Amino acid sequence: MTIQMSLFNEPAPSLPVSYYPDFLSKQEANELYQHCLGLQWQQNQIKMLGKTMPVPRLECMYGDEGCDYLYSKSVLLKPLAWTEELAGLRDRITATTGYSFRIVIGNQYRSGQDSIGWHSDNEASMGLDPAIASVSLGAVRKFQIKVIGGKPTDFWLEHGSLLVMHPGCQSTHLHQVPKTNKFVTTRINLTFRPHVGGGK
Ligand SMILES: O=C(O)CCC(=O)C(=O)O
Ligand SMILES: [Fe+2]
Repeated sequence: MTIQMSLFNEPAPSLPVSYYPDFLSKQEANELYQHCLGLQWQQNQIKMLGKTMPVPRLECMYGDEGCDYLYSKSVLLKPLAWTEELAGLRDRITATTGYSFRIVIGNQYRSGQDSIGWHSDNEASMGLDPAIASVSLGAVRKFQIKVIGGKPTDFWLEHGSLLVMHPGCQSTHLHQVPKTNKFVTTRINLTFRPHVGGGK
């Protein structure tokens, strides 16, 4: 009886993430969004299944010297020096979460047609089981996360919010920001990450 009950009464497994909808005040989020619009955005190319195509969003990376980041075996990001604003935000996230970061990757979604497909961030350059902290600015987009082989859970990542993917999340779960045909204005996302290379 108890065995049977436990089969049906299992609570939904909790996700290895924490969400802080009001991490930044509206004014802080507005100011940071303006700052981020002026970052050095690039249109990178990605090689997939033997084809080269534009990454469906703009990207930039800031961080400690020498912390190069290669993903999908084809896109190489080289860190620009931290801006005061990004370094301040990094330190604030560390104070809240206890996690340390050496790079931040920016994604700019210009419209609903910009996106990032299902993936996990498991590049060896971040070390084993990285904690990744993600700040969202501008338009609200749907972020989906699922255990590999499972059903997705949706988060609507608000202007000024912080989503933390805890250590282990990248080994057990996938996440994405899907395309949408609804009209959406620009969204900027900043993912703060550890890095095992570079100086210091
Ligand atoms: O834009 C987002 O919220 C997620 C970005 C992301 O998953 C990534 O840069 O790896
Ligand atoms: Fe990701």
